[in-house]
Amino acid sequence: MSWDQVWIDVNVASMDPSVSAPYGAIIDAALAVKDGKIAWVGPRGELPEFDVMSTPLYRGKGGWITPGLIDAHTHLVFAGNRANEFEKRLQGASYEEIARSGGGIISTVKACREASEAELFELGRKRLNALAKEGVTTVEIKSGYGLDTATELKLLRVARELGKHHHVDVKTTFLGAHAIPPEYKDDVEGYVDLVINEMLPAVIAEDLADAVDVFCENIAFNIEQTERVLTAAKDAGLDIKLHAEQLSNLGGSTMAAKLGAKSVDHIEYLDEDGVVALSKSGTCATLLPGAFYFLRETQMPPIDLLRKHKVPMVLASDYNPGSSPLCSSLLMLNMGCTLFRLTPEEALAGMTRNAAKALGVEDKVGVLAAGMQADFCLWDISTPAELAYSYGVGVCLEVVKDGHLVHQ
Ligand SMILES: O=C(O)CC[C@@H]1NC(=O)NC1=O
Ligand SMILES: [Fe+3]
Repeated sequence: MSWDQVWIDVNVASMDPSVSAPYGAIIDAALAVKDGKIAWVGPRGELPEFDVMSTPLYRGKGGWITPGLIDAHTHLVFAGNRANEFEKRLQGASYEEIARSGGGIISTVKACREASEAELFELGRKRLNALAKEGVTTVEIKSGYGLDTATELKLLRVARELGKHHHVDVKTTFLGAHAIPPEYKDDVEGYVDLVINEMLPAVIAEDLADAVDVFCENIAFNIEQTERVLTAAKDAGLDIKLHAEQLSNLGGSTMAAKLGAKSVDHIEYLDEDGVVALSKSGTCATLLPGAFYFLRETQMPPIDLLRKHKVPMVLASDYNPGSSPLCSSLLMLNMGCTLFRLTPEEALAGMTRNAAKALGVEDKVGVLAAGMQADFCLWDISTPAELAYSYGVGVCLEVVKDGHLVHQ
């Protein structure tokens, strides 16, 4: 066989459900790469003959290889910070009170409207590099801090540009319906019209978004307004997803599932009817423990119901300046288990195989199998559970993106 590289002295957590072992594990494995794709993966004893003289051989020192991590929900392009609100909340103000008094998202919007694309790119670059150093090879980046056409386009252009300058695949999401801007505080319907009739066409004209998202909540957009935006996005051929049931149950998840949403996100207040709707539509349930932790929420998402109805569970950082200023995908693995009681295998599936499904790229990444993109990490761990168990000691030894070593 003629391959570009071969890895041995490794164990592989393929996350491939067709491999009948926890984590799709292959002990004492071998993995071969050709033209940026996985050419072969399996037990080392079954590795086909290959030209050892011309093929670079990498030894993994007995570590574990997993698919590259996928952070399927971030707001990592933004300016300013909200440390002052953090102080207010520690003095008793609630997230909703701060939002209603013009703080929250709106204060970040002001900073983003004033920032240049270059400033936003530099801010995003540092955050994307932090995730990449932890083994993230695919990330989703939302807009939503512009709330006017020019700034929403600016944020999405920066997100697209970040993908061109990093060894990370970036999927972008238009979240113009993130909050009501001050200039439309008395005309929410008028703002929804602006999102649908001006922003969305402009985003599409520049091919700046792969999906559209809405914040469906009492402090943001109601179910009718949300459905208008998601329907317009779907009619325009874009994927849809939804910030849903974060602080209450408006029925957003059920509505989004019926529209064929890729994922519904947060979902602490999701009920069984909503879970059943997700199960029927194949919509993923994206859990955001960083926001739950940082906002000190108490309402747990319905993990047992999601398991019962076999809804794919996703874990993501929701990295943003207000509810989850925690720029770490690995930390989310730990929080998914510690706070939401996921098993370590469910957590890793939530940041690989299921995260790929939430972004509509499950045919390319999230599982290590022949034909999939060669996006993988080598970890200094003795069992995959360590990735969720322990946090903070750099265990990511190598990152391979499209078959190229990008982080040593
Ligand atoms: O506070 C922010 O800046 C964003 C919060 C974030 N956005 C959303 O729809 N829900 C959240 O937790
Ligand atoms: Fe979010």
